[in-house]
Amino acid sequence: MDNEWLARWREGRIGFHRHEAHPALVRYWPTLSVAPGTKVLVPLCGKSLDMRWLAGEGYPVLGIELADEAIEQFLAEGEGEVSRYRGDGFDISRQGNVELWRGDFFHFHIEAAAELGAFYDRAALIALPEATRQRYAFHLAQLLPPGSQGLLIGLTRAPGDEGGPPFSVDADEIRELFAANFEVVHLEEGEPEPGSGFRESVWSLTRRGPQGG
Ligand SMILES: C[S@@+](CC[C@H](N)C(=O)[O-])C[C@H]1O[C@@H](n2cnc3c(N)ncnc32)[C@H](O)[C@@H]1O
Repeated sequence: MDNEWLARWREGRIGFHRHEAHPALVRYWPTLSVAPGTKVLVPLCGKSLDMRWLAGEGYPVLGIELADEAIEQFLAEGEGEVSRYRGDGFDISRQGNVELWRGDFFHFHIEAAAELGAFYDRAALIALPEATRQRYAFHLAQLLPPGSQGLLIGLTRAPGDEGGPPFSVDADEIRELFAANFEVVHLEEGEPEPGSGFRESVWSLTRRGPQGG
Protein backbone atom coordinates (compact mmCIF):
# COMPACT_ATOMS: atom_id res chain seq x y z
CA MET A 1 0.00 0.00 0.00
CA ASP A 2 2.78 2.43 0.92
CA ASN A 3 4.53 1.94 -2.39
CA GLU A 4 1.27 2.46 -4.21
CA TRP A 5 0.95 5.92 -2.63
CA LEU A 6 4.52 6.81 -3.48
CA ALA A 7 3.92 5.69 -7.05
CA ARG A 8 0.78 7.80 -7.25
CA TRP A 9 2.68 10.90 -6.19
CA ARG A 10 5.58 10.15 -8.53
CA GLU A 11 3.20 9.73 -11.46
CA GLY A 12 0.93 12.62 -10.53
CA ARG A 13 -2.13 10.40 -9.97
CA ILE A 14 -3.50 12.62 -7.23
CA GLY A 15 -7.15 13.06 -8.16
CA PHE A 16 -7.94 13.32 -4.43
CA HIS A 17 -6.17 16.69 -4.18
CA ARG A 18 -8.52 19.69 -4.02
CA HIS A 19 -7.64 23.13 -5.27
CA GLU A 20 -9.32 24.97 -2.46
CA ALA A 21 -10.17 24.39 1.17
CA HIS A 22 -12.83 21.74 1.72
CA PRO A 23 -16.23 23.40 2.20
CA ALA A 24 -17.03 21.16 5.19
CA LEU A 25 -13.85 22.31 6.94
CA VAL A 26 -14.76 25.95 6.37
CA ARG A 27 -18.35 25.36 7.48
CA TYR A 28 -17.85 23.14 10.50
CA TRP A 29 -14.45 23.92 12.00
CA PRO A 30 -15.73 27.20 13.47
CA THR A 31 -18.59 25.29 15.14
CA LEU A 32 -16.11 23.19 17.16
CA SER A 33 -14.72 24.89 20.20
CA VAL A 34 -11.04 24.61 19.34
CA ALA A 35 -9.18 27.55 20.86
CA PRO A 36 -7.08 29.49 18.34
CA GLY A 37 -3.43 28.63 18.81
CA THR A 38 -4.24 24.92 19.35
CA LYS A 39 -1.97 22.73 17.24
CA VAL A 40 -3.91 20.60 14.76
CA LEU A 41 -2.71 17.15 13.71
CA VAL A 42 -3.42 16.39 10.04
CA PRO A 43 -2.62 12.71 9.44
CA LEU A 44 -1.95 11.53 5.86
CA CYS A 45 -1.99 15.17 4.84
CA GLY A 46 -0.86 15.07 1.19
CA LYS A 47 -0.40 18.68 0.07
CA SER A 48 -3.84 19.66 1.23
CA LEU A 49 -4.73 23.34 1.14
CA ASP A 50 -6.88 22.65 4.17
CA MET A 51 -3.64 22.97 6.15
CA ARG A 52 -3.15 26.52 4.87
CA TRP A 53 -6.74 27.34 5.72
CA LEU A 54 -6.28 26.10 9.28
CA ALA A 55 -2.99 27.98 9.65
CA GLY A 56 -4.65 31.12 8.27
CA GLU A 57 -7.36 30.83 10.92
CA GLY A 58 -4.71 30.83 13.63
CA TYR A 59 -4.20 27.10 14.18
CA PRO A 60 -0.64 25.78 13.86
CA VAL A 61 -0.64 22.57 11.82
CA LEU A 62 1.38 19.37 12.11
CA GLY A 63 0.89 17.30 8.96
CA ILE A 64 2.24 13.77 8.51
CA GLU A 65 2.80 12.42 5.02
CA LEU A 66 4.70 9.52 3.48
CA ALA A 67 5.48 11.05 0.10
CA ASP A 68 8.34 13.47 -0.33
CA GLU A 69 6.70 14.81 -3.53
CA ALA A 70 3.61 15.88 -1.60
CA ILE A 71 5.68 17.81 0.91
CA GLU A 72 7.96 19.43 -1.64
CA GLN A 73 4.98 20.47 -3.79
CA PHE A 74 3.17 21.93 -0.80
CA LEU A 75 6.23 23.98 0.13
CA ALA A 76 6.93 25.09 -3.47
CA GLU A 77 3.31 26.17 -3.95
CA GLY A 78 3.35 28.14 -0.70
CA GLU A 79 5.03 31.33 0.33
CA GLY A 80 7.64 31.96 2.92
CA GLU A 81 10.92 30.54 4.00
CA VAL A 82 11.26 26.87 4.65
CA SER A 83 13.26 25.50 7.54
CA ARG A 84 14.21 21.86 7.71
CA TYR A 85 15.30 19.76 10.63
CA ARG A 86 15.16 16.25 11.94
CA GLY A 87 13.20 15.01 14.93
CA ASP A 88 12.06 11.65 16.28
CA GLY A 89 13.21 9.85 13.15
CA PHE A 90 11.27 12.13 10.77
CA ASP A 91 12.45 14.77 8.31
CA ILE A 92 10.50 17.85 9.26
CA SER A 93 9.91 20.94 7.11
CA ARG A 94 8.31 24.08 8.39
CA GLN A 95 6.80 26.94 6.41
CA GLY A 96 5.00 29.60 8.41
CA ASN A 97 2.68 27.87 10.83
CA VAL A 98 2.68 24.53 9.02
CA GLU A 99 5.14 21.79 9.89
CA LEU A 100 5.25 18.68 7.76
CA TRP A 101 6.68 15.44 9.08
CA ARG A 102 7.72 13.05 6.34
CA GLY A 103 7.18 9.44 7.24
CA ASP A 104 4.68 6.83 8.33
CA PHE A 105 1.84 8.07 10.55
CA PHE A 106 2.03 4.80 12.50
CA HIS A 107 5.63 5.58 13.45
CA PHE A 108 4.68 8.97 14.89
CA HIS A 109 4.66 8.51 18.64
CA ILE A 110 3.10 10.14 21.62
CA GLU A 111 6.40 11.66 22.78
CA ALA A 112 6.44 13.73 19.60
CA ALA A 113 2.82 14.73 19.99
CA ALA A 114 3.11 16.79 23.16
CA GLU A 115 1.59 19.98 21.83
CA LEU A 116 -1.31 18.56 19.86
CA GLY A 117 -4.85 19.55 20.82
CA ALA A 118 -7.03 18.90 17.76
CA PHE A 119 -7.08 16.97 14.50
CA TYR A 120 -8.48 17.08 10.99
CA ASP A 121 -9.00 14.02 8.81
CA ARG A 122 -10.06 14.38 5.21
CA ALA A 123 -9.29 11.37 3.03
CA ALA A 124 -7.02 9.78 5.67
CA LEU A 125 -9.21 7.09 7.28
CA ILE A 126 -10.83 6.33 3.93
CA ALA A 127 -7.42 5.99 2.28
CA LEU A 128 -6.67 2.97 4.48
CA PRO A 129 -7.80 -0.61 3.90
CA GLU A 130 -10.22 -2.11 6.39
CA ALA A 131 -7.57 -4.08 8.27
CA THR A 132 -5.65 -0.90 9.06
CA ARG A 133 -8.53 1.38 9.99
CA GLN A 134 -8.89 0.21 13.60
CA ARG A 135 -5.18 0.66 14.11
CA TYR A 136 -5.53 4.18 12.73
CA ALA A 137 -8.40 5.03 15.09
CA PHE A 138 -6.46 3.78 18.13
CA HIS A 139 -3.26 5.50 17.10
CA LEU A 140 -5.09 8.79 16.64
CA ALA A 141 -6.64 8.41 20.09
CA GLN A 142 -3.25 7.75 21.66
CA LEU A 143 -1.85 10.96 20.25
CA LEU A 144 -4.59 13.29 21.48
CA PRO A 145 -5.22 14.45 25.03
CA PRO A 146 -8.73 14.18 26.51
CA GLY A 147 -11.01 16.97 25.32
CA SER A 148 -9.28 17.29 21.93
CA GLN A 149 -11.72 17.88 19.11
CA GLY A 150 -11.47 17.02 15.47
CA LEU A 151 -13.36 16.97 12.23
CA LEU A 152 -13.48 13.85 10.09
CA ILE A 153 -14.78 13.66 6.55
CA GLY A 154 -15.81 10.13 5.63
CA LEU A 155 -16.95 8.67 2.35
CA THR A 156 -19.13 5.87 1.09
CA ARG A 157 -19.15 4.48 -2.41
CA ALA A 158 -22.24 3.54 -4.40
CA PRO A 159 -23.90 0.32 -3.10
CA GLY A 160 -22.03 -2.71 -4.43
CA ASP A 161 -18.93 -0.71 -5.34
CA GLU A 162 -16.17 -2.42 -3.38
CA GLY A 163 -13.27 -0.51 -4.87
CA GLY A 164 -10.77 1.80 -3.27
CA PRO A 165 -9.00 3.82 -2.24
CA PRO A 166 -10.98 5.79 -1.35
CA PHE A 167 -12.61 2.98 0.57
CA SER A 168 -16.23 2.99 1.57
CA VAL A 169 -16.55 3.55 5.32
CA ASP A 170 -20.13 3.77 6.46
CA ALA A 171 -21.63 5.44 9.52
CA ASP A 172 -21.77 2.22 11.56
CA GLU A 173 -18.10 1.55 10.93
CA ILE A 174 -17.10 5.09 11.88
CA ARG A 175 -18.98 4.78 15.16
CA GLU A 176 -17.47 1.34 15.85
CA LEU A 177 -13.94 2.50 15.07
CA PHE A 178 -13.98 5.58 17.24
CA ALA A 179 -16.64 5.14 19.94
CA ALA A 180 -14.27 3.55 22.46
CA ASN A 181 -12.17 6.69 22.70
CA PHE A 182 -14.18 9.52 21.19
CA GLU A 183 -17.59 11.08 21.45
CA VAL A 184 -18.76 10.81 17.86
CA VAL A 185 -21.32 13.21 16.35
CA HIS A 186 -22.63 12.93 12.80
CA LEU A 187 -22.86 16.47 11.42
CA GLU A 188 -23.86 16.00 7.81
CA GLU A 189 -24.48 13.47 5.05
CA GLY A 190 -23.70 14.77 1.57
CA GLU A 191 -25.44 13.91 -1.67
CA PRO A 192 -23.93 11.23 -3.94
CA GLU A 193 -21.52 12.81 -6.42
CA PRO A 194 -22.81 12.48 -9.98
CA GLY A 195 -20.66 9.99 -11.89
CA SER A 196 -18.67 8.44 -9.05
CA GLY A 197 -21.52 7.90 -6.58
CA PHE A 198 -19.12 8.92 -3.77
CA ARG A 199 -20.95 10.41 -0.84
CA GLU A 200 -19.19 12.34 1.90
CA SER A 201 -20.17 12.45 5.54
CA VAL A 202 -18.94 14.91 8.14
CA TRP A 203 -18.26 14.04 11.77
CA SER A 204 -17.04 15.78 14.87
CA LEU A 205 -15.04 13.70 17.32
CA THR A 206 -14.07 14.62 20.85
CA ARG A 207 -11.44 12.60 22.69
CA ARG A 208 -12.93 11.18 25.85
CA GLY A 209 -11.23 11.43 29.21
CA PRO A 210 -9.43 8.49 30.81
CA GLN A 211 -12.65 7.42 32.58
CA GLY A 212 -14.58 7.44 29.31
CA GLY A 213 -16.32 10.68 30.30
C1 LIG B 1 -6.13 10.18 -0.28
S1 LIG B 1 -4.68 11.04 0.07
C2 LIG B 1 -5.35 12.41 1.00
C3 LIG B 1 -4.38 13.52 1.23
C4 LIG B 1 -4.99 14.73 1.96
N1 LIG B 1 -5.55 14.37 3.24
C5 LIG B 1 -6.00 15.43 1.11
O1 LIG B 1 -7.14 15.62 1.56
O2 LIG B 1 -5.66 15.83 -0.02
C6 LIG B 1 -3.89 10.03 1.29
C7 LIG B 1 -2.46 10.44 1.59
O3 LIG B 1 -1.94 9.64 2.66
C8 LIG B 1 -0.58 9.35 2.41
N2 LIG B 1 -0.31 8.15 3.21
C9 LIG B 1 -0.78 6.90 3.01
N3 LIG B 1 -0.40 6.09 4.01
C10 LIG B 1 0.32 6.84 4.88
C11 LIG B 1 0.96 6.59 6.13
N4 LIG B 1 0.94 5.36 6.69
N5 LIG B 1 1.59 7.61 6.76
C12 LIG B 1 1.62 8.85 6.22
N6 LIG B 1 1.03 9.16 5.04
C13 LIG B 1 0.39 8.17 4.37
C14 LIG B 1 -0.51 9.18 0.91
O4 LIG B 1 0.79 9.38 0.40
C15 LIG B 1 -1.50 10.26 0.43
O5 LIG B 1 -0.85 11.48 0.19
